[in-house]
Amino acid sequence: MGKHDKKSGKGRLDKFYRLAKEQGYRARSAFKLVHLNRKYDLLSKSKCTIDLCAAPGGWLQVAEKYMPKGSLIIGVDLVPIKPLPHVITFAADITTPACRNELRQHMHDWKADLVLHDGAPNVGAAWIQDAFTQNELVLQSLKLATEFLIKGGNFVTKVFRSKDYNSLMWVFGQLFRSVEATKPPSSRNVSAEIFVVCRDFIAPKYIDPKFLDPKHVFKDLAALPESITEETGKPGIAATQESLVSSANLIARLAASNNHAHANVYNPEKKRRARDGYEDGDYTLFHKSPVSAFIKGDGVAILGTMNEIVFETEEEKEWLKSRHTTPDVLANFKDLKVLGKREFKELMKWRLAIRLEIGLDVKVDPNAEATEEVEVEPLDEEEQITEELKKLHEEKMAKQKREKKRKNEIKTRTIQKLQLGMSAPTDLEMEDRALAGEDEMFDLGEGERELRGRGNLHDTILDADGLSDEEEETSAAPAEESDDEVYSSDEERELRAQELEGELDGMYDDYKERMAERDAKWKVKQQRLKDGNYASWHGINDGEESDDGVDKGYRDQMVRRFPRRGDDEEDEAEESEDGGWDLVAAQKAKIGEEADSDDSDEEGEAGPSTKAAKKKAAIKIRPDARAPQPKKLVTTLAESEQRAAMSRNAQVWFDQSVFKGVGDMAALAALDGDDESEEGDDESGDDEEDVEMDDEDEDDASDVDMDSSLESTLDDKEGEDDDDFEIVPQEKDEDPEWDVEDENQDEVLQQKIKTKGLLTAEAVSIAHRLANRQTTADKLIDEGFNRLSTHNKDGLPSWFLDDESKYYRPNIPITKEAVDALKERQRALDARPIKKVAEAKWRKKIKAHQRLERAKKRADGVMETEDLNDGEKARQVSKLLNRAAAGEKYKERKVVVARASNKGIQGRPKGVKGKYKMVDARMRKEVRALKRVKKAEKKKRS
Ligand SMILES: C[S@@+](CC[C@H](N)C(=O)[O-])C[C@H]1O[C@@H](n2cnc3c(N)ncnc32)[C@H](O)[C@@H]1O
Repeated sequence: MGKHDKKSGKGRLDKFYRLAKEQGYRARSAFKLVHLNRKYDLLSKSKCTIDLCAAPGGWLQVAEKYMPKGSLIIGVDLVPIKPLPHVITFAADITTPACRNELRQHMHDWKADLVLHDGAPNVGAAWIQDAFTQNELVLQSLKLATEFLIKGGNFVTKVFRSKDYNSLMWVFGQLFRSVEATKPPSSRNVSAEIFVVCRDFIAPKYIDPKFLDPKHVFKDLAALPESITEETGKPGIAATQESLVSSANLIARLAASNNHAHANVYNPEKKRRARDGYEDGDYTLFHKSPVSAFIKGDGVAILGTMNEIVFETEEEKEWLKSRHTTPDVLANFKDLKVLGKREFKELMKWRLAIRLEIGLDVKVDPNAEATEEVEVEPLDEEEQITEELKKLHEEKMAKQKREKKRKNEIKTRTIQKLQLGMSAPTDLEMEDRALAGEDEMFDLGEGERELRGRGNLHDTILDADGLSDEEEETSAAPAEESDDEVYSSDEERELRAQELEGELDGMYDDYKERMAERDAKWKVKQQRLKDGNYASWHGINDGEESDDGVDKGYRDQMVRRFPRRGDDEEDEAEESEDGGWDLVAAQKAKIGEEADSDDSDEEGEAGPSTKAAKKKAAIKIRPDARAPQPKKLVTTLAESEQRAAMSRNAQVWFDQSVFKGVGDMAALAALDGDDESEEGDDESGDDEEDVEMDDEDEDDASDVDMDSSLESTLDDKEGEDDDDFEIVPQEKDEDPEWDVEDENQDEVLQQKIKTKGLLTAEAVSIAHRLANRQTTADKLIDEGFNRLSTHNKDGLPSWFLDDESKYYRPNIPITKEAVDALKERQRALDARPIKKVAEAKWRKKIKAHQRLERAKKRADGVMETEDLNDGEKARQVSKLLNRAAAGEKYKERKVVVARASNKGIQGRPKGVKGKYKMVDARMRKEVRALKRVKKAEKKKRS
């Protein structure tokens, strides 16, 4: 046996072995008494205990521990017992009168409350344990017990279950009122020992010696085969050989209990001994079997019943030379009782190998056997088809199962991620792949296969809520990829990539749809987000005019920047949801202040640090070219035609919003690379100078319009350049991000800027900088050029672009002056009366004028009257004019609530003079409700 450790193999180092060591007991058997005492409470009541066969003294230790202090404890054994405190020990054979005498000496006239007997005859190293000797020992101990026990005392003895067990029990029953056989937990299951606890000794005055005579108690001992009784007396080789001869008979008898043996071999852990005692004629506990019996006979029965298998004969010794006879096999044969299932199997394998060697068994080719045995009838066509279909169906089912399993795994991860708020489809996709252990994340084929395998993410996310428990139960089928494909060529990979992109786009569209369904404001928010990114740069918010004639976009912008008390709370909430734009603006205003102070410093000192600061501020001015189609300030040329002349990169470059309106110049620059020659007599030949000149022209304008200045500059150039090159028409770019679809839109916006001025702090800041010559149009153009602005968006997925527009926002610095200017404008707007009030005032004026006209006419009539003298005429005219100037007095209409005495009456209510109106409480509520509804509808429309 491979792990052949004598101690652990036999299970000696078990729990009780360790416990005994820990607690200082001399033998693990001490726990047997501990358990018996726990069950029957034997020791606490005993003042005098005799332990027969007590070495090495474990039980004595327990007795000393649990018995009352000062109790008399005597231990006797064949072998001397090391001294123990409070315990008397001596060495003697308990079957001898000498032992009895010595006991008497130690007992004086005392009687024992308890007699213990844990004796086991140990006859030499041959391990032959004779049951008869054991039972004889038991009877001997009983004899001593009857001699020394007090009436009512207890006797505990160990017996081995055998044929004589019942006889013993009968004898015990005659002497004790209570006799119980028990096996304490510390007694190993493999041991045939059992403990009999005899309580309440009757203490008869006379006991027939036959009761305690083994010859009488175990009557049929005489019938025992002679050889067995002789065997005990003749240990050694001769005895062993006789034993081997008789083992054939024994095996035959044991074979009767073959099932039990089989259970012993193949379920050694579960084996339970049938404690039916010794087999007839077999009174030994240790059995040997020749190996030939094991090989030629019932191997299992031998393994289950024997203790050892030996190689004795010449033939058997030959088998020792076999290559199958390993040291492990030999070690296992030495002690079969300690073997486990694995070792038994090994031995059975060895048996088979030897049987093959000696020709007892013939190796049979299993395939040949199968072909011989199985008659294969050819399938007809229909059956073949059915078979094929069945196979296909099974394959399909297996594949579905695999897919479902993978889906479920992903679903679980998705749910976790959703719970963690990691709901962005990109995140999920990437991490799912990583979790799935896909090393080659960018292997398109792999990704495609994975997608196919698990269905798309959209489905997965839906499944996260929709799968039933039943569906979740999946088989543990291996996740093989049956449809592994290798994409050989780059083209194929490209195609796959496109397909994947398409799928992702589709998923993203679904995601957007779901978001829109879930949140009605989502679309609006998205749109506002997009617009917001550009409004600030372009200086205008597209919107209808409100009642008071103010552009709504502008008003929104101002409300966002400078919120007033009473502004709609909802709006504020929305703004904060959108990322706290006003906060950003406030921050920017702060930065603007700092930048401004830098600027002012710069004017004074123009030191290197301030220059750096200026540069830094200037660098920040960059349009977000990555976001969706910006609204341009000016578009004057047929850009599609110009684009034809440009390379793709040039188109991308000049499609930046900052170039709008400078298309021809840009085109020239791109094509000719020499605009200086076009400048003709211009001394400086510097663009910057040109722009500055233009800026000067614009200085007087109330609103500084950078683009219009550029436009005028470029319009001039256009005139010059038109003849120099021909623009080749090109197909319209299909990408709306980069295409100007509605040229009029720009003109409309331009018009708006002209009438209403620049409406964002960013645009005003840029305008201020241009006006103050802190920057030039060219510089702005340069600053607008960056990695992102020229990045080719062709083929980029919409979810990516959306993400970019969401998180990448242009950071255009604003100045304090710009913010102040806008604030001032806002204040002026706030101070302006609203339209209705102005109209009412106007109506009032007109009415007053009309009254005056009427009064004048009447005054003329008065003057023409001849009957009146001059004084009277003057008085009447003055009266008319005064009345006209005073106007009609507003006659207040009294509101009478129709309740109490006024309820249900017809005609004028009592005590009411002048104009009146009957109302009731309901009416007031209804009128107010109507007003509310109207207001809400109006708001919705806006
Ligand atoms: C299992 S041991 C007893 C262990 C003991 N109960 C303890 O806890 O340490 C059995 C003992 O019986 C003893 N024995 C066997 N035959 C005996 C006899 N005829 N007289 C005295 N002792 C005997 C053996 O020497 C052996 O020490």
